[in-house]
Amino acid sequence: MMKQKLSLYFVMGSVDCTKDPLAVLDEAIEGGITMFQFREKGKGALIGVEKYRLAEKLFERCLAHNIPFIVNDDVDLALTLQADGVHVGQEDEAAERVRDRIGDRYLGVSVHNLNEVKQALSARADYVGLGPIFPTVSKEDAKQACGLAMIKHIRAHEKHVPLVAIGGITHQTAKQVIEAGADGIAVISAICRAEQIREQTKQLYEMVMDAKQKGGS
Ligand SMILES: Cc1ncc(COP(=O)(O)OP(=O)(O)O)c(N)n1
Ligand SMILES: Cc1ncsc1CCOP(=O)(O)O
Ligand SMILES: [Mg+2]
Repeated sequence: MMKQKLSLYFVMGSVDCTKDPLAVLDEAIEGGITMFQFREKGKGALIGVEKYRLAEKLFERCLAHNIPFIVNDDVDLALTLQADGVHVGQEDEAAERVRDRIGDRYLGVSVHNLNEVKQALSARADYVGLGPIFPTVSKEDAKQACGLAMIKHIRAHEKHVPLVAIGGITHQTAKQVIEAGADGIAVISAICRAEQIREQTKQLYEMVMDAKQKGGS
């Protein structure tokens, strides 16, 4: 079920890693991530065949561990790999069109407010990614942080939408994010910049699951 898969959603590309991305993903999987997004963008990002080869290897790892593999922005790549899904934002290919192209694969759409949530749902999104919740170091063109209040606002009006929160979420804030009404957290730096990726991922996973259980979701 989607809300379960969103619990600890790891977003990553080679640019985010200080060591081999495959090793980073392996440790994150051992730590308990529940979903993975390949987001190869930013200064120095791989392109063309190199991007494809990295995606293919990361996808293999996810397949072996039953972790849904989502491709950020690049619908063609997702279709070529037969990935589990695609994530698009407000400035990317239109969600309706992506849905028509990918059929039953997962469709995630970035949102910043309630209106965009409603539009994403009418485009038949499987989940929405709300953020940045807090200031982030991982996205150059990030919009202003919307805070926990926006999670609460959206949850008050859309009780059932699968919602993952993203942007600046750490061990310090994960619990509050779930308590505000998110079904999960999506993180880059909390995992990529961890000194001990497996252990810190496991801690994050436990915090999220504990907070979800207490909130009854
Ligand atoms: C889970 C999740 N939520 C939001 C985003 C941001 O998508 P977008 O606004 O299209 O920005 P880029 O990630 O493409 O720079 C995301 N990737 N994942
Ligand atoms: C991709 C994206 N979209 C909104 S914030 C963000 C970056 C999240 O990275 P971090 O967890 O390091 O703040
Ligand atoms: Mg995008």
